[in-house]
Amino acid sequence: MANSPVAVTVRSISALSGPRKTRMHRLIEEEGIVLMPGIYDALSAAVLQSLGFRAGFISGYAVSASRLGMPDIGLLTPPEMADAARAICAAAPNVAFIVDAGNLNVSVSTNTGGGNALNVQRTVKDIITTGAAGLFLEDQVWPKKCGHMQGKQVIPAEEHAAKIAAAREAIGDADFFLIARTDARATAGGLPEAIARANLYMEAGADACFVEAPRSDDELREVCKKTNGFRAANMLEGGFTPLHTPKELKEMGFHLIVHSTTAVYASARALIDVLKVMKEEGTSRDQLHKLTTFEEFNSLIGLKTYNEIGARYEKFRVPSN
Ligand SMILES: C[C@@](O)(CC(=O)O)C(=O)O
Ligand SMILES: [Mg+2]
Repeated sequence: MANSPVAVTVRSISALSGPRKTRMHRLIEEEGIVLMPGIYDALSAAVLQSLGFRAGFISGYAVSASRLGMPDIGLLTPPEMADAARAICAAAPNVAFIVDAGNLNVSVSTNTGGGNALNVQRTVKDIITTGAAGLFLEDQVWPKKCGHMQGKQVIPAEEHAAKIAAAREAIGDADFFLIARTDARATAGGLPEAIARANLYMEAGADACFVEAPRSDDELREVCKKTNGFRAANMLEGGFTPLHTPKELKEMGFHLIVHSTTAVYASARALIDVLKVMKEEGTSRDQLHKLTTFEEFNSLIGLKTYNEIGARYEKFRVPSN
């Protein structure tokens, strides 16, 4: 890679932009490993913030499910994801969110027609305006799939490296963190190919790499041993990768943890259980212990603050006759 066209482009971009220390770099420095539950709308973001999480992940899987009621197979569109990210960042301004731009049609191979480096740059600039702290870009052929589903394919490594370089250029000096994801573990090249790609994408200007769906603890350790820079892991319940605590993942050598499905699965479970009983009994009377209270919910979404601000201006209102 040292003298490849991608490397030359990346070096000229890095020379323009100086040393980087974003919000996410500082969080990694302070916390050692950053836990990012996957959320999907303003309410789930408000819950995250109320519990004191400092970072979160806007999951394509979960947004596709909550917004469209559709599976994570490339059906969510770029404006839908950007719109979700904007509402989420506004609802939880204390949380640093990483947006899953895997769903933003940016990894379209030129072989299959469609997106190029300019599309990547447009996506990056658009996501920066949502208030997010960073994004994931992945190397799947479009239409992409959830990383824990069968039948994935990846675009050529150099093509994706060039897109990472284009993303890096679009970020410039913005406080924005770029995570390069590879889905190559699922292809014929297996883990060695995924590790080589992660390192290539790091050289192309990513701040962190994410090898999607390692299949064992040995593979998780191998990723940490052989990739450079910051590393992300995805703890998807029911997926290929064994589940671990932050302490265990930190010991292996990871810096960022995404829990893409926990919140959306918890919500679905709660809704199924409560509404099933309601269907049978026609009332919520005996299930109140499973719900938030009226006060708790109103407080979660900031009613008191809105009322206080409203009251300050109430005196200026001209009564209607
Ligand atoms: C992380 C993920 O992309 C799911 C996956 O592909 O594993 C998401 O959308 O949450
Ligand atoms: Mg995704």
